[in-house]
Amino acid sequence: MKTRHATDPGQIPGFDTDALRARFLVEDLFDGGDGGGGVTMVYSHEDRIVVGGVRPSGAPVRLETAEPLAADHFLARRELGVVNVGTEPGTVTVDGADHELGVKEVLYVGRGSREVSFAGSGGAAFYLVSTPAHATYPTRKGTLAEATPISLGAQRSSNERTIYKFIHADGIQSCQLVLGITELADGSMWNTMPAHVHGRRTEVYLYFGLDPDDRVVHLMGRPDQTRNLIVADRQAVISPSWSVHCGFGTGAYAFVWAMGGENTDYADVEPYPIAELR
Ligand SMILES: O=C[C@H](O)[C@@H](O)CC(=O)C(=O)O
Ligand SMILES: [Zn+2]
Repeated sequence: MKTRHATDPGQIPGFDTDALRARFLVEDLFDGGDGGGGVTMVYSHEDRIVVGGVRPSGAPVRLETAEPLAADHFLARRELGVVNVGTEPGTVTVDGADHELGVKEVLYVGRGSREVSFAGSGGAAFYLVSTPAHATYPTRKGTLAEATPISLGAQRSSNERTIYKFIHADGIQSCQLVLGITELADGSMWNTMPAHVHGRRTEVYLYFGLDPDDRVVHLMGRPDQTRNLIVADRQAVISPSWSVHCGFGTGAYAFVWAMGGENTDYADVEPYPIAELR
């Protein structure tokens, strides 16, 4: 498990491209794993969000605890969201119960679950997001059909998209994790317009479904001083509470958005129209 420390917005003007990418872009979640085929994890001190990736094939891969958690199992004081961002279904086993996760399906795993493992025949890719938890909510699967889709944007502004909320105040219950998937309509390229900041939460975007030669140009930074990150398929961007987040793809894509922090109110955002961005 690698550690990313929290950052101050005042540091941004001093960061060159590599420094910016090293702090806010997570490039290698699905590149194999720490122990060869294990779960790759990054612990961010921004709201103590842990993100991970695993592509199981063959023997099931266990979710192991790690030194920064100082806990005898990973979920001793944490909750977890799992999303299959792969191309085939896979299975997540929680304390002996199997949960089959199709593509773009989500499993919420409650605090205190002791044994979590991931299985698949190569096409499943499980994206993990975990936040600290003070109480136990039931482990529950969510499908796209149950995720109350919201349609936003317009073709004319190239941001027609559907937001599927899975883990949120009126959906799958959690302590602080809020998680969903956004799909762009064919030909629509902009996500999250107008861009926004939410001072009470950190957010992580995991872009997926992008062709190998395509990229998302992701905007971050303070609204009056934005920077960009060029993001490839299955890479994640950490947005601290002070950072805008939105992006434009050179080809079709979807993304998982996940937040942790002060509240689980999806609507608690401060919008910044593009004319106010610098
Ligand atoms: O705080 C909310 C998140 O940034 C996303 O849900 C926004 C998003 O998916 C979109 O508008 O395209
Ligand atoms: Zn947001």
